Amino acid sequence: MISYADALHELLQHVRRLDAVSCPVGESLGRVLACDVASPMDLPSFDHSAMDGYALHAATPLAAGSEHAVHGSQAAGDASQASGGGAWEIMTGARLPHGLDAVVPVERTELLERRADGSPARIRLLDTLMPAANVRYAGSDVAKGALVAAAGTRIEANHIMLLAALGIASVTVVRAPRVAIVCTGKELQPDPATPLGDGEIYASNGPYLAAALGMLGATVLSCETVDDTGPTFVSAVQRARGAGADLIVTTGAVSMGRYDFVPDALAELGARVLFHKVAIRPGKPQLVAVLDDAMVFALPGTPMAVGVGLRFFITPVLRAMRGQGPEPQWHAMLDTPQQPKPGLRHFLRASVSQDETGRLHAQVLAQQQPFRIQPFSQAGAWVVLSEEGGALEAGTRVVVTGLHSGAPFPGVLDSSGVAS
Ligand SMILES: Nc1nc2c(c(=O)[nH]1)N[C@H]1C(S)=C(S)[C@@H](COP(=O)(O)OP(=O)(O)OC[C@H]3O[C@@H](n4cnc5c(N)ncnc54)[C@H](O)[C@@H]3O)O[C@H]1N2
Ligand code: MOO
Repeated sequence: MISYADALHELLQHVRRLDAVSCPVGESLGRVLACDVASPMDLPSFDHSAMDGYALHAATPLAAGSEHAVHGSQAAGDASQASGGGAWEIMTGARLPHGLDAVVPVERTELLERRADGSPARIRLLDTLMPAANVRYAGSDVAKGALVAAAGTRIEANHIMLLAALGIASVTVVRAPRVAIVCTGKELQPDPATPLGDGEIYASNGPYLAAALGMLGATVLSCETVDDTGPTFVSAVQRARGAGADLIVTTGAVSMGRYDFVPDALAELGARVLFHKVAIRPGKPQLVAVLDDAMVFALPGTPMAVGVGLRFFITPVLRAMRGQGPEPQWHAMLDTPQQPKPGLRHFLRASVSQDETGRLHAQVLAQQQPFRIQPFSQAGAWVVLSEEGGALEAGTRVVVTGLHSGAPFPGVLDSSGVAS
């Protein structure tokens, strides 16, 4: 049976990068850049004052107590003008008049004289004014031509602030991956308003996958529920292909049972199986195949096998399709001893906390059977245990990851800017 690492490697070999499309910056939140963005201009675009005060020429320090005539006034938004020397009243953000190169805050001056209209006419410095004090130089934040954001960056609100400041109207992003979901099982009732018949259950994998894939930036083309027969499954997969799905995610009918027709149905469709059964828990019976230019993730129907398939197989593939590298790894001290079975990689629902020294701690939730949905709803993270197995004492360093992506605790961004 293939290991998780080899399965992931195999998957990533078959990933096709998505096309690039233009996107207005105002609509780019959550999209992934397809190309590097270089700055079209200097930011700030002109030398300006960091304080409300007076601009002066200070090639060398100007002494405390020195007096200066005030020749004019410059507000933010005023065009550049010649200073003619002396002091100019200046506001924060205002362009420095030509010939002036230092600013004294108004509260570090004494107003000696006013004009009839109330404007300042003469000031005295309370402190020495150093050259370049309180001036923000053109290009000191971003130089024209500099890299602003690299391809593969997921655009967050902070990026939008910079893109807007640079007057960038649109960016080239990766088009959204298109995903179709097909859930198998005649026991499934997809309509929560319909009372359950004998032997039926409400379908939960489809709504979960649609929500999680949407959160990951995919366009969910369809979410169908089909019965336990090969032909209905085959036509659902064909519909998904026809709709242009890049990924087809199916759930159920992939294990050993008499109604587990998915492997045969995919073979009939001409799909090339990359692997069937992975040395993991939960989710072992998973099958992944390539069908023309689409990938088919045939996840086991058990809800936690679906959670693992989405988080540890589909999520890395979606990242690679958008040109994003692997997620950074996070580690935590295990608080709850574990005894994982050797030879399998374990993915466990957990919560993560931080102690007073800032170290992360992971608590594996007590109920890990893969049919249980409630612990998943209470989890904040996954703990990943290696194939070594054996007794893992409290205090063992383990890999933790966010429930959906990114860092293993809410609100923190990983290095690719993906919010956990
Ligand atoms: N003899 C063996 N039996 C099983 C093995 C095995 O190795 N030998 N593996 C077990 C493991 S592990 C898993 S995981 C499951 C996977 O089975 P299938 O992929 O064939 O999935 P189903 O039988 O269709 O469903 C499993 C389980 O999940 C429920 N389910 C299915 N779809 C949904 C849905 N959309 N929403 C909510 N719940 C769903 C379904 O009713 C079943 O209870 O096989 C084991 N058996
Ligand atoms: O692969 Mo499973 O262990 O029942 O989810």
